[in-house]
Amino acid sequence: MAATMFYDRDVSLDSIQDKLIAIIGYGSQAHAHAQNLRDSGLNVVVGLREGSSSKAKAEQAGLKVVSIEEATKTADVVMLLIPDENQPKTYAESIEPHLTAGKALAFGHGFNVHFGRIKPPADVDVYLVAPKGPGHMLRRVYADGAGMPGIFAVQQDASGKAREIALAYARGIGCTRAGVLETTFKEETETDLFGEQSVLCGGVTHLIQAGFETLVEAGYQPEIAYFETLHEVKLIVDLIYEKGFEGMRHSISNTAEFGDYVTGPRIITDETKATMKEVLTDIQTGKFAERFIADAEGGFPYMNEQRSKMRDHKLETVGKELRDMMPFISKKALEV
Ligand SMILES: NC(=O)C1=CN([C@@H]2O[C@H](COP(=O)(O)OP(=O)(O)OC[C@H]3O[C@@H](n4cnc5c(N)ncnc54)[C@H](OP(=O)(O)O)[C@@H]3O)[C@@H](O)[C@H]2O)C=CC1
Ligand SMILES: CC[C@](O)(C(C)=O)C(=O)O
Ligand SMILES: [Mg+2]
Ligand SMILES: [Mg+2]
Repeated sequence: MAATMFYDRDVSLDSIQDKLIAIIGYGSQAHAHAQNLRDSGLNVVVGLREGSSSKAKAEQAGLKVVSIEEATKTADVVMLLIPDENQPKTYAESIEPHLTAGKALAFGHGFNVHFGRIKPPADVDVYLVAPKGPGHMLRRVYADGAGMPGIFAVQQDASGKAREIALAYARGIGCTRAGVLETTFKEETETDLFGEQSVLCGGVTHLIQAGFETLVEAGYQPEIAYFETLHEVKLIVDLIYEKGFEGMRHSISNTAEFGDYVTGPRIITDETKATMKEVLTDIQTGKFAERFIADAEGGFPYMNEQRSKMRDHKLETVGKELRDMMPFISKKALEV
């Protein structure tokens, strides 16, 4: 049976129309949630820590900024949108003491609830609304009059209205313009981690990097390698996004399509898929979460090493030069 998809026509904003929504944080997701909700006619306050570097940006966008404690005390819905690794401490110190019965605690990702790192009291609603895309794009598509698909889940329904509130929230940030599906915290957490590691972020970047390095190491010009293995990815993916594999394959040459069928399975092999299954197991058992939290607690030694290695990679240095020569790209990037 096909899943039930919720669109604008199926969802009313009534259940949160007169409520105050606190957005905790003002980063990638939070700035988009705060501005989209506000532009959907809802009451929003932004909760930030003392001395937050995000305060000026939120105020410039016309949003009211208060402390996280104050935001939790005054709001009916508290959406926690700071980095996953920092959430448990902020929750324990600044949110939990003020999270009185009848309020709703919301998340953009189920990580901390699913892995038992945040245990909300039984008398509050707990839900998640996870847009299926980066926060900066969530704001961009909303401002363009479009929407980004999202998924929602209710973990605790203390008020008897948690589902209605979660769906209204999803509408407020523009997700019901594109379609919203119901899920569980477990399914959202595991599929999101799997998707970002294997395909969207880890898979795509390492595929591009390997292709770029192969060409450059064979003596081809880095600029040509960049256009071929990175810049053109967006143009091909745009076609897949709009028309599926068949639509994309209609636009490319027969030569390319034949090479796609012949070479694709040599690159993404049965072994790759077997590894994907291992990756999924590590996510399901909590092994990945443990590794992530351990690195975070040690000040991210592994993550920082990877970041600095990539910063000086030819792919990044040549890419910056080329993008700077394409103002239509850099202009859009500045808005982000
Ligand atoms: N990035 C994305 O597009 C997506 C993220 N999500 C989920 O959304 C949530 C937020 O992620 P994301 O938007 O990437 O987060 P960001 O890294 O962009 O969050 C940065 C914000 O969090 C604040 N912050 C950081 N640490 C703390 C802290 N210890 N105490 C208080 N405030 C803090 C920062 O404030 P300051 O200026 O004070 O440092 C800043 O406002 C996560 O659960 C993530 O999994 C879900 C879907 C997509
Ligand atoms: C793909 C990465 C993501 O899951 C997202 C933008 O959806 C994230 O955690 O940032
Ligand atoms: Mg994610
Ligand atoms: Mg995601």
